[in-house]
Amino acid sequence: MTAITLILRGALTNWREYLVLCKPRIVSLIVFTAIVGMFLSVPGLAPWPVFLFGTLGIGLGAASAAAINHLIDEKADAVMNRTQARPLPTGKLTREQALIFAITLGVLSMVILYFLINPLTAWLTLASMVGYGIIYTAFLKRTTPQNIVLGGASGAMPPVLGWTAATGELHVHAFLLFLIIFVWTPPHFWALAVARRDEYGRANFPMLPVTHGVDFTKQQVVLYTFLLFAVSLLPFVSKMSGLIYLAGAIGLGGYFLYLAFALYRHTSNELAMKTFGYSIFYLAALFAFLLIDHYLPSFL
Ligand code: HEM
Ligand SMILES: CC(C)=CCC/C(C)=C/CC/C(C)=C/COP(=O)(O)OP(=O)(O)O
Repeated sequence: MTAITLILRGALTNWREYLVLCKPRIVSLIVFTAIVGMFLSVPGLAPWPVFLFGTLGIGLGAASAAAINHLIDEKADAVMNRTQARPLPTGKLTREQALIFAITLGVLSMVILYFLINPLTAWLTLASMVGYGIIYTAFLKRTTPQNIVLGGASGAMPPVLGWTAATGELHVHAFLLFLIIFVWTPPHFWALAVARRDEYGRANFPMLPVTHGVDFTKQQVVLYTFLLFAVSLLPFVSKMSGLIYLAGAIGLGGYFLYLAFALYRHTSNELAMKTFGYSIFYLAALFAFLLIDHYLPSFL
C-alpha cells in the first residue's frame, strides 16, 4: 500500500485525530486575526477570491506548523497531563501519517498562496511556519525561557499575512497589528505556565516559572500587560482606527491589567488559568473591535 493510500484510508477513519493535529481552536483565532488584517488593509470589502484563498492558505500553513509541532514534541507531550492524550503519544496516529499530513497541508498552503494570492504572502507564511514549527518547537522551546518572546513573532504574523494577501505589500499599520500580538503572547503564555509550572518542569522545558520562579514570572506578566495596554492604543494614535476601537482597547486592556495585578498579589492556579482564558477572549475581542471600528461608521 502506498503512503498516499495509507493516509487517505486513515483520513476517513481518523479524521478527528487529524483535526487535533491542526490545533483547530488556536488556528481559528490565528485565521481571524489574518482576516482582520486583510479587511483593514482595504477601504471596502476584500475581494472574495482574496478572502477565500488567503484565509485557506494561511489557515493550512498554520495547521501544518501545528502538526509539525506535534511531531517534534511527541515525547514531551507524553509526559504532561495536558498533552498526553494527543494523537501521537497515544499511538492513534503514526509518525508517518502525521508527517505526510503536515507536508500535504504545507504544500497546499504554499501552492494556494503563491499562485492564487501572491509570492510575498507565500514566503512570509513559509517563514512563519518554519519559525513556529521548527525554530520555536525544536530549538527555542527547549533552550531558553525567552522561547515564547522570540517564538511569538510567528504567531504575530497572521494579520501581516492577511494584509499582504489583500494588497501585495507591507505597511506600517500591519506592523502595529503584529506588535499587538507579539506583546500579547508573553502574558498569554506565562499565565498558563504559572498554573502548569510543575508539568513543564517534569517535561524539562525551561519555561520562565521553572527557571526564574513564579514571582518573577508574575512581574513579567504585569510588565507585558502594561506594554500591551500602551501598544494597543497605537492603532488609534496612528489614526488607523477611531473612537470605537479606542473604547474597546481601554476597556479590554483595563480588565487584563486588573487580572494581571490580582495574579501578582495572590498566586493561585485558578487565577492564573482565568488570566490565560481572558487573554484569549481579549485578543479575539480587540481584533473584533478593529473590524467593527473599520466598518460601523460607514453604516451610520
Ligand atoms: C509562541 C506563541 C504561543 C505560545 C507558546 C502559546 C501557548 C499556548 C498553550 C500552551 C496553549 C494551551 C493549549 C492546550 O490547552 O492544549 C494555548 C492555547 C491557546 N492559544 Fe496560544 N500560544 C501562543 C500563541 C498564540 C497565538 C498567536 C494565538 C492566536 C492568535 C493563540 C491562541 C490560543 C488559543 C485560542 C488557545 C486556546 C486553545 C483551546 O482552548 O484549545 N496562541 N496557547
Ligand atoms: C503560518 C502561521 C501563521 C503559523 C502560525 C504558527 C502558530 C500555529 C502559532 C501558534 C503558537 C502556539 C500554538 C504555540 C503553542 O505551542 P506549544 O508547543 O508551546 O504548546 P503545546 O505544549 O500545547 O504544544
